[in-house]
Amino acid sequence: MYGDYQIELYLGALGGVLPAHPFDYAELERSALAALPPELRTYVAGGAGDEATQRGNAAAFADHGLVPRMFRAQAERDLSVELFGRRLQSPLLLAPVGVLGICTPDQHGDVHGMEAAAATGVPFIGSTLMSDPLEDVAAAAPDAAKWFQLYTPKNRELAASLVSRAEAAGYEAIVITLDTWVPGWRPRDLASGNFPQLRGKCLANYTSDPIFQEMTGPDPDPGTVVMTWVGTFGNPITWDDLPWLRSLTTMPILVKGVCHPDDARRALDEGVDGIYCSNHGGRQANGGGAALDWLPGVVEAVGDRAPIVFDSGVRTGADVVKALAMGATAVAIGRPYVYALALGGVPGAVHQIRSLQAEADLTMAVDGYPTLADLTPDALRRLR
Ligand SMILES: Cc1cc2nc3c(=O)[nH]c(=O)nc-3n(C[C@H](O)[C@H](O)[C@H](O)COP(=O)(O)O)c2cc1C
Ligand SMILES: O=C(O)C(=O)c1ccccc1
Repeated sequence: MYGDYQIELYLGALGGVLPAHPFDYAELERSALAALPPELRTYVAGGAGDEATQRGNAAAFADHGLVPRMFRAQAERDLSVELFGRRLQSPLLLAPVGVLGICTPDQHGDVHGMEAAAATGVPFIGSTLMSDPLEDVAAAAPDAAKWFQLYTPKNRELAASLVSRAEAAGYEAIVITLDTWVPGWRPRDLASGNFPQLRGKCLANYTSDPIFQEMTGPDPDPGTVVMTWVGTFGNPITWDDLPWLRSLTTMPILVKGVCHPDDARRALDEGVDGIYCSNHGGRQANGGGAALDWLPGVVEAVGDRAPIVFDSGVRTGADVVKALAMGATAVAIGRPYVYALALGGVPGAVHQIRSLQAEADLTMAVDGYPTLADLTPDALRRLR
């Protein structure tokens, strides 16, 4: 039971051991940013434009309130969910984060993210932009649930190679991110000249790839690697590309960045297996609504046809519960686990994930929604 983490923490304190990692998100962010090297601070914390959409993502959760129900106490809760043939013990995932690899001092952050995922039973979604090859990251936790996020390169052979490598390495689903074929306008990064990939960071999945190696030629200098990456990264995907993307694999495909009901419906009509509703944590386009505001429309369009993963702005266990009540099948977190890993290593990330699981579990318990099936839109009231 996830709520048992609470007892563990109190008992630890009785034994004289106070928790080593923060509970409060603002404190976590502040401490993690201080711990990160300056060139990563703006990149991880920042977003598009004046970041109104990014702030709105987190603020939107306060617009909805969970209505407590009584006489429904249940000592055993069930937060498990079946996703693409695997039963997960909680409806939480780690979102793909392209600079995770360089967020730990040893520059193996993707491996450590995978380790934290394995320790908590939460699937790890590995980004295309890793600091270690996807095979090495997978090998850190062979039994852990893992998905691979594809930034579809312009070179179709390279795309096919990345997908088949992911499948061979044990990744179980492909998340195709659609909202990043062009980088968003990010004033904080622009002002500090930060774009880690342009400095050759987190390109290990490219440099380890035989097709990319053909593109660069043998023993490329760092400039050639970066310019070859720039040449193939930004692929303006349209609906015309979806049949080809579908043909790349029999693994489940989710499309990430979908916020409009029509896009969700058409993607399912054209053979994708899951919808990932997200606005990239407000990093790509400013001036939009909060991702949470788009979730109900996507849920209505998708119905029972496919699972829906949601991210952008989830900061607390109560946020997780609200997104589930709105109809998300599972919820992913981005910055919260990145900060926790940067600040406290694998134990810090494990604490962060267990805290979210415990808070979600206890919120469901206290409010009388003991299983995910009990969490329907009826559990929520719009407050403003
Ligand atoms: C530093 C950073 C790097 C990211 N890199 C990727 C990426 O490589 N691929 C991707 O699909 N999404 C990427 N995202 C977006 C996340 O997958 C996710 O949508 C977002 O972080 C969710 O919002 P949250 O940070 O508010 O939880 C990145 C997010 C951050 C913060
Ligand atoms: O930083 C990001 O969110 C991201 O995923 C990305 C990666 C490469 C180019 C632009 C954005």
